[in-house]
Amino acid sequence: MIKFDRVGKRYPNGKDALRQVSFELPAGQLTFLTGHSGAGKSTLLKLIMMLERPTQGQVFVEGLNLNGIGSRHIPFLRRKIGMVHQNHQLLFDRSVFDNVALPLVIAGFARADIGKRVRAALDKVGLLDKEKLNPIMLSGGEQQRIGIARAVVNKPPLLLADEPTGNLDPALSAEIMDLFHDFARVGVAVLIATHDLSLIARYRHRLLTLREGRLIHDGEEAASQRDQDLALYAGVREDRRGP
Ligand SMILES: Nc1ncnc2c1ncn2[C@@H]1O[C@H](COP(=O)(O)OP(=O)(O)OP(=O)(O)O)[C@@H](O)[C@H]1O
Repeated sequence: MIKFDRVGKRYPNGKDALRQVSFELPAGQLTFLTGHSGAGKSTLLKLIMMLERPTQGQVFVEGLNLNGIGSRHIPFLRRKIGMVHQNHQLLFDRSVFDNVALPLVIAGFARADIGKRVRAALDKVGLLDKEKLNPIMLSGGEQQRIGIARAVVNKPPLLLADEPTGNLDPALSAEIMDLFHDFARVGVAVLIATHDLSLIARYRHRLLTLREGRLIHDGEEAASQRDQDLALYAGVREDRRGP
């Protein structure tokens, strides 16, 4: 569960990246987060991960008020959160197995336990037979699945993804979305930040839309409102593309 209660983030240079943002993500729900470049999506994810702190309001993760968490306890919070990055952030001098094992090694799990959990995660994403390979030998879609296995190996209740289908074709994007659906089905709260309008349109999930730091839309329904918001957002993208 994630809850934002009137959250604002002003960076030291005076930039208000988020203003009065409130929403709640329950367990078992898959939600898209979108908005133009600079709208505040990364800032929102950083507040959940405690890579930044809010300058107003409160963020709750699994019932914990993050304002009350000191830096010493941040690693414990991060164990509750799996993070999938667009560029995978894999270690190319290590095997697939070692990449997925990394969060467990850092958390101090016993070796036998690590083997069991890593293989379960690799099985989930269909890469069990590739554990000994170097990620460089795998396709872009497979590398993204390594990133997902690493994000979920610790069985976190929350899964955040930043442009997880950014470099993938529609068929591979659909495979990645199937995995996210599987996690949501077993109770994980999944938040996917994306610019990919076709992805958002294809899956009618709840959609949070940011514009200049404000949450201007929150819903899964209201197709007309949603389509207006998407058109608006697409318009902003066109504008930004320039001459
Ligand atoms: N560390 C920082 N210091 C100052 N301003 C920042 C900082 N990080 C982000 N910003 C500004 O805050 C605003 C929101 O940035 P953010 O990266 O959250 O947007 P975004 O929606 O993730 O954009 P993109 O889709 O391009 O990644 C932008 O105007 C950005 O320039």
